[in-house]
Amino acid sequence: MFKTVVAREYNYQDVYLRPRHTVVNSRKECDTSVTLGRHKFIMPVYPSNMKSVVNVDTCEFLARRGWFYTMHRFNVEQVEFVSYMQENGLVASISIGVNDDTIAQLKQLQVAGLTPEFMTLDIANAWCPKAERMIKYVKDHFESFLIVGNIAGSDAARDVHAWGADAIKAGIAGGKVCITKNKTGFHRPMVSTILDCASYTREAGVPLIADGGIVEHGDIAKAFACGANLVMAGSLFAGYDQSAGNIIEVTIDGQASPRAFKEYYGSASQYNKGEYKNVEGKKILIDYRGNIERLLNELKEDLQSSISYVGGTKVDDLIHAEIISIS
Ligand SMILES: NC(=O)C1=CN([C@@H]2O[C@H](COP(=O)(O)OP(=O)(O)OC[C@H]3O[C@@H](n4cnc5c(N)ncnc54)[C@H](OP(=O)(O)O)[C@@H]3O)[C@@H](O)[C@H]2O)C=CC1
Ligand SMILES: Nc1nc2c(ncn2[C@@H]2O[C@H](COP(=O)(O)O)[C@@H](O)[C@H]2O)c(=O)[nH]1
Repeated sequence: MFKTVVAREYNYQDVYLRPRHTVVNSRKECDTSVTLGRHKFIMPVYPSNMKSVVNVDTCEFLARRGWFYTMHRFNVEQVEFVSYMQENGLVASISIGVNDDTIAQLKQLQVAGLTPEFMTLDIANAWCPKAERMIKYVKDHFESFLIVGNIAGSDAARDVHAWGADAIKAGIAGGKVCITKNKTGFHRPMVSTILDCASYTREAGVPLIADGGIVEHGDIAKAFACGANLVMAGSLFAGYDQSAGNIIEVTIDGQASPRAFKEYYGSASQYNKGEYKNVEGKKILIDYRGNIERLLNELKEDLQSSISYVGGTKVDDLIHAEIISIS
């Protein structure tokens, strides 16, 4: 036979975690903190670096509460952003691209004597020559902790780490506003993506960030069970007052008062790009949900509960969870 289907692969919805003996007396005893580089954050989950999810206010809001964040890279004054955050005693975490405009932005940071604590190289497939060039440039010129994404397998993780990445972000074409899989045929389900990437990153001691595809809060615990160290999510965070997207009111047939939604669009959507070129994302409306504080508290409570179900006391104990396939 010329070819066969390589493997059965799994998404979050295809698996659950098998409960174990709980050792704590209260879920509050479970520690949700995570250390990335030289910094400790109160939760291992953070919003996507997308223009419809975060803006300066979102980043400041999260940083002040001890959450990790990454500013997006679209029309951002990097010098202004980094100095603003650092002057306020907050961690500066920016996103960068792979082209010469990024080199120009990085030179401006150097001239201003600024070093962001974190940089995230943001491209759809970071397993490519332009990403290699940019990783090497950043590592040659800055002390910043460099997250590189996205990739979808251990082979890519190995290369990107060898090029100089300090942490790796994984997940290709699994996002809610993604149309990459429809337009190109390429995608890898998240559970399989994480398991494969973690087979390299765990051994190498490189933090792994699982990006996209979170539908239920429990998917976050599943990501850690597969070997991720942090989770990035877009749609989960996009519906709130503190999220960056516009509020849209829609009057639905037969209803007296309009219903509120938030705009959520992909970084590779026509809306974000300003032109219909290499479009691999779409714009949707998602339910408006009010203040984000409730979500942040609930995410913490749910993760503490997950840690208790695995019989652990900290996030990394979730790696001991047995993963059950239900499909
Ligand atoms: N996580 C995911 O699954 C995906 C995420 N995205 C997001 O959308 C945004 C835009 O992403 P992206 O299109 O990667 O970046 P850009 O549009 O910013 O492209 C960056 C540069 O890389 C080149 N490039 C991009 N893709 C390829 C490719 N497949 N082969 C060769 N060169 C390439 C582009 O050249 P040229 O345009 O000439 O090809 C361009 O010069 C990012 O924020 C990204 O995270 C997009 C798709 C999937
Ligand atoms: N294929 C595309 N993926 C995109 C685009 N913009 C962002 N993204 C990725 O999606 C996640 C968020 O996913 P969600 O399921 O949590 O909503 C984000 O972090 C990016 O990795 C895009 O235009 N096309």
